[in-house]
Amino acid sequence: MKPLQEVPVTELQGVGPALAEKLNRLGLFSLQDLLFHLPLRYEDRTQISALGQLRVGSTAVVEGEVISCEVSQGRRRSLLARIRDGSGLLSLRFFHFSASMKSQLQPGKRVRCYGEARPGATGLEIYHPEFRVLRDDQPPPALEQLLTPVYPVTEGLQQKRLRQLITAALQQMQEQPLDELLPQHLLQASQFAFLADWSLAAAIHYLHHPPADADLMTLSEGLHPAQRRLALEELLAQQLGMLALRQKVREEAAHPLRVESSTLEIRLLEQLPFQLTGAQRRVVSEVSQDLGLAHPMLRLVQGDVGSGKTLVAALACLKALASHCQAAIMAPTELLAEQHYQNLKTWLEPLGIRVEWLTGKLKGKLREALLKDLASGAIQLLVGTHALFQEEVAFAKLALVVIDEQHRFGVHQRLALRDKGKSGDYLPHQLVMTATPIPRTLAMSAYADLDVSVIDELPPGRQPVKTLVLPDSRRPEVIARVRSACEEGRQAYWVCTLIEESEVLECQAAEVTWQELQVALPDLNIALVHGRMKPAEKADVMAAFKAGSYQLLVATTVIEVGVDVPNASLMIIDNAERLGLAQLHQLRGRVGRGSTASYCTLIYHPPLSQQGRERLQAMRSTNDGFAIAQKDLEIRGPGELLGTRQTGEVQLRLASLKRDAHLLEGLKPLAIQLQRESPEQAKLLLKRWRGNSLHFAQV
Ligand SMILES: Nc1ncnc2c1ncn2[C@@H]1O[C@H](COP(=O)(O)OP(=O)(O)OP(=O)(O)O)[C@@H](O)[C@H]1O
Repeated sequence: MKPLQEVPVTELQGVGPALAEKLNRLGLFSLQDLLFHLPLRYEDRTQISALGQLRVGSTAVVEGEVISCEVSQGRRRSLLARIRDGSGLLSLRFFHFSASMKSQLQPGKRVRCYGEARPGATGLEIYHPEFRVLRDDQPPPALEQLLTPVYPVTEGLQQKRLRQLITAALQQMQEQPLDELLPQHLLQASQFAFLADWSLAAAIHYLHHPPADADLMTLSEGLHPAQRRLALEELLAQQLGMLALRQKVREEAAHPLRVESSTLEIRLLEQLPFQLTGAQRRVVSEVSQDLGLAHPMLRLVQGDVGSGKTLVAALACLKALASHCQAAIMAPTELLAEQHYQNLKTWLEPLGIRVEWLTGKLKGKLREALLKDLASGAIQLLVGTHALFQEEVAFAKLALVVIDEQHRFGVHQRLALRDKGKSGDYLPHQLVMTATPIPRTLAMSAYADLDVSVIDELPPGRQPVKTLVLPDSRRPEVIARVRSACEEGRQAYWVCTLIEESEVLECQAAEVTWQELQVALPDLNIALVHGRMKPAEKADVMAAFKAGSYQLLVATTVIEVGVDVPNASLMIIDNAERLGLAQLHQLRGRVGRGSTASYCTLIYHPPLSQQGRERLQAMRSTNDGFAIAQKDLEIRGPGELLGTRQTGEVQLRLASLKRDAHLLEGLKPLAIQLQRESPEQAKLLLKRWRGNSLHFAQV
């Protein structure tokens, strides 16, 4: 007998090519796929509720006698039938109806209906209930014995048909059980012992056919042990995928670099006006250990805004350079690439290192010369955007790629980037720096292929940014505040945020604000920077602002990530309610980078949505990027938080990174143990869950 994952849906009775095509659209190809296609929710059609017991929001089967049925000419024409049982009354309302419905629902008839009760003009009403008229000469139809599952379907595929097919697949499962790939003793010994009573088959069976007394609330929240048992297995499979990927990485070769501090590093540290923080030192040492190994490093450095990630990256690059190899730093925008370039040049050129910037504006002979020097190894460190990885860019001996992420890359994109840097048999080491921290549990899943280092300490003397939230009506006070801060010699940002997702409008808004502020603050030098300016123009404005030629910079969100002007200590964010938490936190991170007290004023336009209010409240209550990321996860969920590029990868079939976060903690050791004890089973488990979903690394 073929295993269920190899039995196509067409082997079920009545499934021809047309139905199979609809099933395929849902990702259902085999009987096993049908078994793993779990209900979205359940309906309780197992008992009849008394009308008098219905409450707003209750979804129930009811029975009653029709006492009236007429077309109601309210704001919208509808057919309104009133029914009663011994305990109360209920109205059934149909906005779409036919003459035959009116004749079916004649007064005196008994009907059985199913639907959700809601408040209406006549008291409790059900809009468009499913109903059937009961006949006096026949016994009433039987009620359901089990809760009724409601599945994700596609056009042309009825719930009822899908239920039949899944029931047929469940019958097959009785004869031919799915392999239990998670050994009982491992589960028992893990922190998931509470799920050990549930076999995979039992969990699947229960979720398709839950008994009438099952706890609907727990099921609808996805917290039933049967659901958790499956979520556990899916997340475990994901971890196994990541382990396999790491294993593969270990088999690849990288340039092993000298671990001990080189004179280059010592000289750089000596020339800095400050000492490394303890956290920076720890992370540098974690990175150094990795770089000394003969297989490529894959490490993520998470640090809050302003925690000094660039310096850590620079020290890592020096490790490559000291071993006579090259390094590259990739920034998300030209603006940031330029900033990194300037910083690195200042730090490294005095050490005799050649740092170059591969920018879009470099054309013709100059570009050719740069590429030639890169290929010969004369350029040791190259900074740029993803343009660094164009075909014609060849390094002599690239040992380290630092990726400063803005939008998060997925596993495959990271690996593709790394593969592009391959020289001979060697792959470069990869250091990923995230500009926005993500919660630990999420990092454990989304970044499970990377080792993670955290810079959890800010340089000494930093003062937390004080955040104020004000309605737009108090704009004049905000402008006065900008004036006094600038008169005291400090600098300020005024950020205009996205208007209806249009960059053009956003830039226009920034221009209008710039003009207004020039009128309101005639004594100040006010600059403007926005996304539609040429990169070179933007860079010039930023450089002039950094040098202190301007006191106020009106900007769009282009300045979100990485801009570093320590003398700027006041930030105004206009229409702050439009931005997500991560973005607000990034923006706010542009101030509070020096030792003077810094302020951030969030201007909002009432009325605020519930989410908007929560976000602004979170901003006011904490400066801690990790706490904000956690809050963001709660408000928006993991897909949004990770950004669109990665959502596909973290789209799990039934586990939820938010709801099942607590399961993640103990998963890695369980995955390692399973891999060690039963590699064959681990492989099968991975294969089972990989299915058609995208989120597993293809190993
Ligand atoms: N140990 C330190 N002590 C004092 N200042 C430091 C230290 N490390 C870095 N800095 C300075 O702190 C500022 C912020 O550093 P950097 O730009 O590297 O932060 P970051 O972590 O990249 O932040 P962001 O994500 O906000 O860009 C820079 O001006 C840098 O020179």
